[in-house]
Amino acid sequence: MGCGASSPPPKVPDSFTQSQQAEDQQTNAAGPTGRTAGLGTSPVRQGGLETPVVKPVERISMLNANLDDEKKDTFAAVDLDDSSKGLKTNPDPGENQETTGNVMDSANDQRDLSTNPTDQKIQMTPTVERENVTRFNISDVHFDKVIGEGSFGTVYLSRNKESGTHYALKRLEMGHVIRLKQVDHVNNERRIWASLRHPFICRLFGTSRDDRYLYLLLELAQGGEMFSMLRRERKFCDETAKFYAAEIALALDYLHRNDIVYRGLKPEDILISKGGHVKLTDFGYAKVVLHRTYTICGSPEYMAPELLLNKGHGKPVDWWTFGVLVYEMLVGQPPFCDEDPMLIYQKILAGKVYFPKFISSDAKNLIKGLLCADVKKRMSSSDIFPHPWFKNLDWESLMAQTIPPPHVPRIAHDGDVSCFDTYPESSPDSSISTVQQSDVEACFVDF
Ligand SMILES: Nc1ncnc2c1ncn2[C@@H]1O[C@H](COP(=O)(O)OP(=O)(O)OP(=O)(O)O)[C@@H](O)[C@H]1O
Repeated sequence: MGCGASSPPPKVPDSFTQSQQAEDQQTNAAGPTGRTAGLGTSPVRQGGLETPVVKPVERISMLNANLDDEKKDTFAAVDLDDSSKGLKTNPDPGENQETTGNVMDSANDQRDLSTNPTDQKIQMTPTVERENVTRFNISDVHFDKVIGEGSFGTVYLSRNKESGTHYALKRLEMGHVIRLKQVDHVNNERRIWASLRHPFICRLFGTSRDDRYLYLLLELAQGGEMFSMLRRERKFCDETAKFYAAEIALALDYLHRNDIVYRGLKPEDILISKGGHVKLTDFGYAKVVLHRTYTICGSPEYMAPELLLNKGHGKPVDWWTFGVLVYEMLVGQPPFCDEDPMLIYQKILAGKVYFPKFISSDAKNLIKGLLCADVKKRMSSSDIFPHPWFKNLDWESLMAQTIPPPHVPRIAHDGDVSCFDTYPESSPDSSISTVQQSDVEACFVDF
């Protein structure tokens, strides 16, 4: 039987449904723009089990609305049953160049990061990691305005009071992190992100904390979220989708070569740089995985079948989400979507994808190879880079960022964040309790 064969969908495990309902009641905070944090179906990572909190969202209905009846009629259902291929092996990467930068000076040194990821190996030893990211003094940073909100953090445009250099500052409330049992994940995020050096991944420059919050000082991606761009344009043309897909594929390949699974790919966390290139952010779900891991995480529309079935997952899960993303960029909505997340899961497990006629046969072949339920047959970077959809693409030039991006955002000045949604001014929240110093030391010693 080929992958994604059209047998009846397996039942989504009961335990999954129950924990989902329980957690649904815990986090139901919509952001100030009316959009729920994250995908609107943001996962809550709790107690070592990362389970999606499912909320009917603007995003899902918005995407459904994108697909008018005429387009629906031009769709053709396809069982994902071909694209068979052998299981790839990840070639051994070469040496990594660890750099230790001054946290407050390095926001604009993107060229330093442009080394070829396929030749890099990240050192994951704690000693090296500690040197990768500097502790900064939060009083040196001026908070400007909110540019993003997620399930766990608020992201501010900020600047170094002395040099004026702009950053994105992600702020996490320690009490919230402890209450939601996210301590390990937050430490994981800091540890993994600290080591990453790639042109298509936002750089983490430094960390800090005060008596209430943890802070991550990030490279500012001024072009905003790909989600906003996709919402504006409804869908991308083949060339635009190919450009972004290729940059994302390079970033994922880099992570995988360093045994990191990203696990959180979605348009909200794909940012666009001032120059128009991809910048991945949010490593809250990233994990060093040598073989398989079992925690459930991700956004419903982007969940791979092996995640839903709790079979254990690894790097292939990122290539599934990549397939969902390529489809969403080309079609304007994810391949498996519904108002009811349980129906999304059923559709994922049923494995039927509707391809509109305007999707080229090469793109269709790639998506089918990625949305392959059998992880052993699912395409990965060794199939993706030489795939016919990318046949005219010069990967080296792409890596060197010498190919003109399809959209270069209009950025008037260094602190211009007009590409982001507007959030109301937040007043200090007096209900936020300070955390015992002993707890801080026990939990967040690395910040
Ligand atoms: N480096 C950055 N530059 C500019 N904006 C950013 C940056 N990082 C994050 N943002 C904005 O902040 C939003 C929330 O950030 P992030 O996804 O890291 O928070 P989170 O709480 O971990 O979210 P999630 O609900 O996905 O777990 C992003 O969707 C984006 O709009």
